[in-house]
Amino acid sequence: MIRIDSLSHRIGPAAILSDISTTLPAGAITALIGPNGAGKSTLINLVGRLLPLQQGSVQINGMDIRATPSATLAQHVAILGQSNTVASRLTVRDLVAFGRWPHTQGRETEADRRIVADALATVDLADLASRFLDQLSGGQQQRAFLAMTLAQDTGWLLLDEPLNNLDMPHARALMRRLDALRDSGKSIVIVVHDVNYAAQWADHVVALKDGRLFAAGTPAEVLRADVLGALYDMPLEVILQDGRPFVLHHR
Ligand SMILES: Nc1ncnc2c1ncn2[C@@H]1O[C@H](COP(=O)(O)OP(=O)(O)OP(=O)(O)O)[C@@H](O)[C@H]1O
Repeated sequence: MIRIDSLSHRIGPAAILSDISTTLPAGAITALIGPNGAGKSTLINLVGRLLPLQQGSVQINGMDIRATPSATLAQHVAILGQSNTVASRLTVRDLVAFGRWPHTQGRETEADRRIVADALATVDLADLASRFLDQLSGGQQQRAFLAMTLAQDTGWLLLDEPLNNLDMPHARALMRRLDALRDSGKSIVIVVHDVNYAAQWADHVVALKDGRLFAAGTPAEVLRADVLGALYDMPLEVILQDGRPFVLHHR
């Protein structure tokens, strides 16, 4: 479980997150939703230690992230941030192999090479493994960074908008893969803008608005017309499809 307690974050005079307390269940897919600027990336970056904690605490599997060495945490948590800078003269395979670093410290075994090959195959990039990153399309780059995160083979995966730039088949393939990883015991937190991905795949939904916790619960509890209407300040309709909410919001 990830336990977030009284978490607040400021940038200069601006309150970015205010007093967030919630838990993210282990062995589940949690969708983090909310409008642009709500604080989703800031929250996931604080939990994944891409940003230093200012106020409040975060525990991952009982480990206080302030008190746990980075090398230890890196074996438990992998994070895919939103803005990944592309080092142009790096091949796709080299990037993905970096994901093994916390385990190998540079001494790659056959098992590591298999995990890297598996991650590349998962994101459908095996054929482009020798390409340089700057020779890829936006969606292919996104998939390469995803593969690096998957190759870390951690219990927790924190993914900030992994569906960005992905076409429908690759988006569905990724969600199916995350579903299978969840079934194998992994814990996944995913920032999504299309709430229907949350409706279809998430076990737990956390909604942020204006830097505050707005709602948290099962998809049936959070993905309701009244809750989502107030979250996004727009009218929308929610129907049930195969027992799951489906949100109609395009017009
Ligand atoms: N480096 C920064 N300096 C100043 N303000 C920032 C900085 N980074 C983020 N913010 C502000 O913090 C708030 C939360 O941003 P954050 O990226 O966490 O939101 P988000 O919910 O992930 O948004 P989006 O859906 O647009 O990606 C926004 O108002 C943003 O403008």
